[in-house]
Amino acid sequence: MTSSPPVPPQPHCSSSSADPGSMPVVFASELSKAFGRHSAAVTALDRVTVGFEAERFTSIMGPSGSGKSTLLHCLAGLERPTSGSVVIGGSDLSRLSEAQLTTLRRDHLGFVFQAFNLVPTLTAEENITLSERIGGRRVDRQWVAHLVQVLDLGDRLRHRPSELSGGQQQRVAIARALAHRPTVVFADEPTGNLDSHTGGEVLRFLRLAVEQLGQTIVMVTHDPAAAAHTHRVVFLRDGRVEAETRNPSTEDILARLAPRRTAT
Ligand SMILES: Nc1ncnc2c1ncn2[C@@H]1O[C@H](COP(=O)(O)OP(=O)(O)OP(=O)(O)O)[C@@H](O)[C@H]1O
Repeated sequence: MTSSPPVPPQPHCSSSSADPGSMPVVFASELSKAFGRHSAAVTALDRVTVGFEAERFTSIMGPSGSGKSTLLHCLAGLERPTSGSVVIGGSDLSRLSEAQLTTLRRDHLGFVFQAFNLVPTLTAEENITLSERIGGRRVDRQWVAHLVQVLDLGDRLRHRPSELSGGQQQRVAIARALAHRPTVVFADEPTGNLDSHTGGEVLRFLRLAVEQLGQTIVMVTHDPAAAAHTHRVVFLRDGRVEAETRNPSTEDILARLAPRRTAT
């Protein structure tokens, strides 16, 4: 039988980050994912081995179709890999039942999507605490107040999503993702619907969540300027990890992407 859902380490308020190279909190080993069968089979991931360190902001980049979303979905237990394993906070996802995976996602993971996915009829504050209230869990008011302060949402809590700017809506979505102190937040193109100024603001808040709140974030992005806000960039190509770089500038990332562009 499968083991019980994990109790991964909780992030904490901290001004310092874990050293690079510390034990990964999310680890994928020899991860492969194929869609379809026989002649129609597509290999989206091909034996990917990669770790994501605690209290770090990591981005995943690569050309369209390189496997970024598939990797994020497998890491987050939204998709089952064809082979290989994902371990989060010491728990091997392949050993969890669907019900246990759902519990793990609810209790230990946070998600930020391009489309914000806020409930339009609820206020910002109600959206932030929604999953606690649905799950019958206690809302940690002190922690939520801290999030609201860091994300600069104090004067927007009574507003509904339609009364907020795109950047404010995404900050509400970030606060919601962080409200239960997840082990890791997975972000899929979180600035894809925002103009570059607002997107930059959201990325600074994500970075603050890592630097000041001790959060671990893994983000898929197409945008070199967005990836430049992260501590580390993992480059995928054809379903494999091709390279990675730490503390890159936008220019570093563009330089890495440039030869691939001319090669295609
Ligand atoms: N449900 C699916 N069924 C069949 N093929 C799929 C499915 N999902 C993804 N693929 C294929 O797997 C490969 C990787 O797709 P994936 O969406 O992970 O790439 P990506 O790097 O996120 O692309 P993009 O940047 O365009 O979003 C692609 O060839 C894609 O067509």
